[in-house]
Amino acid sequence: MDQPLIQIKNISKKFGDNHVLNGADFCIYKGEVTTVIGKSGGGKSVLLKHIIGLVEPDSGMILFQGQPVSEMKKAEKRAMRKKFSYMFQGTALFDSMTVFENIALPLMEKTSLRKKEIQQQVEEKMQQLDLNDINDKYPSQLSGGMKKRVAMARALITDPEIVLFDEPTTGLDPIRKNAVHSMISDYQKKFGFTAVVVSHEIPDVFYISQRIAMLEQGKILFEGSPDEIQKLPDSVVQNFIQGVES
Ligand SMILES: Nc1ncnc2c1ncn2[C@@H]1O[C@H](COP(=O)(O)OP(=O)(O)OP(=O)(O)O)[C@@H](O)[C@H]1O
Repeated sequence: MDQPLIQIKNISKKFGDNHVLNGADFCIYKGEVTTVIGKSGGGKSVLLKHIIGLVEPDSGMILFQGQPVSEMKKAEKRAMRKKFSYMFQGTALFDSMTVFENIALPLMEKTSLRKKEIQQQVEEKMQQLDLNDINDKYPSQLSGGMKKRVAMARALITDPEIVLFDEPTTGLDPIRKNAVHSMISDYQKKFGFTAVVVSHEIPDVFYISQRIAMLEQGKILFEGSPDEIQKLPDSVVQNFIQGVES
């Protein structure tokens, strides 16, 4: 197999006495959708935040294209981060900005595109995500599902190489859930991007993922294909994916 795009090597992280990650190891490959599953509060978001450098590990390391992120120079880190986009769990939209301004923000910050080009790209993305006639609305005026889609439009507006999605479908109705999954899948096919998704949508999310990593007690208990996890003779894994209390 090719060299992983991102390698998480034996990372541990605690907050006070709370040992959230305890030697987590796994790999993300270019062009694949990797989904991280595991119990609520088990550290999936913390793991995602390590990937993008929002949280530093207490021990262990993260390698990007074989290079330890902790050894990168500032400019290298900046260049690496430019390739990433992050869709936060709680959407993290700016309440004081309109929908249009929220989606346009990464283009304003990361590119030198003209106003007209920005307008075109934002409108195109809004159409793709079925977000019509809400340009001038504020996040507080939207339903939860719409906010999610606005956050998704913002995460995808720069056509990033790697997108981290933290529970992109939570709170959506089944039709919207399917639409978000299809969009991740379509984006992968069209643009070949790499996605890391944190999700509780089992088994739906298996259909759009090439790799699954299951986090359990701070470690990656399983890493492999959706097919492999469904056949794995391990009661902890099977109980979890079938929603049985153990
Ligand atoms: N900045 C922080 N400071 C202190 N504790 C934190 C911080 N970030 C996360 N935690 C704790 O780390 C643990 C793991 O949280 P995390 O959000 O990663 O879980 P999760 O697996 O994503 O859960 P869920 O599926 O419910 O979203 C929780 O106990 C949380 O309170």
